[in-house]
Amino acid sequence: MMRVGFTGWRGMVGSVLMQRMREERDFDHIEPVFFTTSQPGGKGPDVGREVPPLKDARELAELKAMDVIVSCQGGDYTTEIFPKLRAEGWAGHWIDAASTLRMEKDAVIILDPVNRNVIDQALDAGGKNWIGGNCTVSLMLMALGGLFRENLVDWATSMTYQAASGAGAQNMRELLKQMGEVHRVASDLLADPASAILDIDREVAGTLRDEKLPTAHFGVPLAGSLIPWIDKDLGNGQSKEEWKGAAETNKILGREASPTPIDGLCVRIGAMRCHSQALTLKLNKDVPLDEINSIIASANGWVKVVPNEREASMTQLTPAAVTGTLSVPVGRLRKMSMGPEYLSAFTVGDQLLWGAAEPLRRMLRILVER
Ligand SMILES: NC(=O)C1=CN([C@@H]2O[C@H](COP(=O)(O)OP(=O)(O)OC[C@H]3O[C@@H](n4cnc5c(N)ncnc54)[C@H](OP(=O)(O)O)[C@@H]3O)[C@@H](O)[C@H]2O)C=CC1
Ligand SMILES: N[C@@H](CC(=O)OP(=O)(O)O)C(=O)O
Repeated sequence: MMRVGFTGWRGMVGSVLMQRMREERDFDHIEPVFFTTSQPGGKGPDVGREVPPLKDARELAELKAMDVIVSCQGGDYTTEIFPKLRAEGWAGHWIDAASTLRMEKDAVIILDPVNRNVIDQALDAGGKNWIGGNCTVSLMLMALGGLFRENLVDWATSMTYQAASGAGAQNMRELLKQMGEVHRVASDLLADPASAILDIDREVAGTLRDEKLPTAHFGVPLAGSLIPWIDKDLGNGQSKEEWKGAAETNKILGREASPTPIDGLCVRIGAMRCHSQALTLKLNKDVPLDEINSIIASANGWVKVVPNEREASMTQLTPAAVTGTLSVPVGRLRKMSMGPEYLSAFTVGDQLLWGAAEPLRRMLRILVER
């Protein structure tokens, strides 16, 4: 059995990974060893059998004994540990949730329902570095991969509605604290059916602008508002999250030599863990809508085409409907008024599942079954 080391397993992405691995009985097929940066000697997670005490995630000798290391520890850890391990000649497989190594030449961005061919080619060529993609990109490709597979996309633009979880666990907590505060200041007025809505609104607006509102993690209010910038400022008007759209999509698809233009605008909204995105796709020909629906629906086992109707969209195409599931609904599919090649689409996905943990879990399974 492969010895598989896990670091970052108790974080947000790591916990979702553990949960999915338990559900799929992945631990039956490996010998798991759990590492920590903070509690060596402590107790590992419940995986349905005895596991050794936690090992020190900075102890290279222990790490080097692993056939595979799965890291959900974060980019700083990868930057610190990965080069040392390779420099010492460790030739095991490195599976990582952090973005650090994604664009490296010898790394594959893993999303096997979309790019199993790219993964297999790299495996045949002796590839060892397997990196999970950006959540927004992975979710877009899980939804619309069929159109890319059929080479129908001239260009695409994506306007995102990204959940708090993408910024981390503390940010999810802060969003809820802000929501609580907003409700608290309005609660007396809300309880009185005769109160004026503009009085309620004034209280809420005052609280959102009050420096006492908890904003240590987001920097600004998110509850009752939104944040039209995610990740670093690249200095050219584009955020790093927006840059990843084209860079990572084309790398995932193995099309870096003739990339498809993809760009958009990434926005944080007050959802908990589901990212949504509205896309405009310019197709390279006029494909009938029913054909488009079946190309999209047949691309993988998780994408689900939602009829472009009010009731279906309101009930099936929302973070509330999708959260905690592997389903990737895509709807609002219609030809736009600009012409028959212009397609609109809206998709939602859980950014901790397909957006983070699930591609890592499946890559480990690919290695185990090879
Ligand atoms: N958040 C997201 O949506 C996504 C994140 N990623 C990447 O995954 C990596 C991990 O992200 P994420 O899971 O959000 O990170 P977390 O901050 O939730 O967890 C990372 C590590 O922090 C340590 N830690 C310290 N305090 C706590 C605590 N109170 N509860 C749990 N863990 C704690 C743990 O390590 P230890 O046990 O060693 O102390 C833990 O494994 C990052 O590189 C990120 O870029 C990728 C895709 C999406
Ligand atoms: N940046 C994403 C989350 C994330 O972790 O992305 P990446 O893995 O590309 O750093 C978001 O904020 O929603």
